[in-house]
Amino acid sequence: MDSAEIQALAQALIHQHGAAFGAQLHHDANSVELTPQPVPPALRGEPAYLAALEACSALGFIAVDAETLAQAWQRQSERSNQFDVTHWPDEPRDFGLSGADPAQAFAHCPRNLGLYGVLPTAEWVGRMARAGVPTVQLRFKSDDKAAVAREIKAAVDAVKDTGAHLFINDHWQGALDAGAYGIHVGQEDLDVIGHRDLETIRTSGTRFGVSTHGYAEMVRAHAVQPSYIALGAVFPTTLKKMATAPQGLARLAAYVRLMKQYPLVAIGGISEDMFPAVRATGVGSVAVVRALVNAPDPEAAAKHLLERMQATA
Ligand SMILES: Cc1ncc(COP(=O)(O)OP(=O)(O)O)c(N)n1
Ligand SMILES: Cc1ncsc1CCOP(=O)(O)O
Ligand SMILES: [Mg+2]
Repeated sequence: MDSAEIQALAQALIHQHGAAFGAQLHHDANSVELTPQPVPPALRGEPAYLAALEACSALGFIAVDAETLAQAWQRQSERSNQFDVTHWPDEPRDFGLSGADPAQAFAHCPRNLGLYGVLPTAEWVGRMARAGVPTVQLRFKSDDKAAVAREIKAAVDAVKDTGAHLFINDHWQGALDAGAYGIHVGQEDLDVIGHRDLETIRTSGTRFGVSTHGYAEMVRAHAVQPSYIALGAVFPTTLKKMATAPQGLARLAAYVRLMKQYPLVAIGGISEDMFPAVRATGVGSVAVVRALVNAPDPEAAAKHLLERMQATA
């Protein structure tokens, strides 16, 4: 196949999926526009791979994600003996996601973690757990080790008798020491937690959630077989400086189709009015910060968000 034919395939793919992935305007505060990205250097020469690398870059996927997707388009084409531009890859085996040893997986957590409050202090954790939020996270940012240990212990105590599952962000050793239900880490944390420490967490039975921001990170997260995978940021958020652009609903839906073997959590800029659209992707949990913490009446906000979760179950 010559380069004009590969270009034609790329154009067909862009034409087919551009409306979904190109520019998505959902809501004033939730507009997600994806900027075309430079095409990364090709690592192989097959037409399906080359066309997909070009098309996925044009559709706004950053280099590592365009590469991961192009490899998946190539595997899908080999498997089905055709380049079906209509079928966006969503088979785990096409992303190298099959064949992991279940004995090496982190402890299971509920498939639907439901409304997930990501909260700055133990006091907030207790408050939202008592308001009926089923999954809560202590996201306490401090370098003061003693203060962190105190806050974690207070959060563990605060959820006792509430039935809420408590994850601790970042401070995995403190979480183990305090007997927390689970730990949440980001990709940067995965860079620094060594194999031996991951084994310590895994064998402790503590649940382990991992943040991801696209295809390449999902593949990486799968390598450790976490208890759940968080997908974000779905919409723009002012709470955290993100290295990557908001993903939008079309990508979220595609991620959910691919990663459905895991409990999944959507996070980032999700306001109450976006719950139905986010839940329509099939994601089992919606994580929020400002929708609870900045609400004039946080208990009432929790009640409304819980009702939204129920209504879309
Ligand atoms: C449920 C959930 N998803 C993602 C994050 C973000 O975690 P991380 O990437 O570690 O960033 P910080 O929260 O530490 O700034 C989260 N906390 N919770
Ligand atoms: C911690 C975090 N990680 C990805 S987005 C985000 C912040 C989400 O906050 P909000 O729900 O207020 O946008
Ligand atoms: Mg973190």
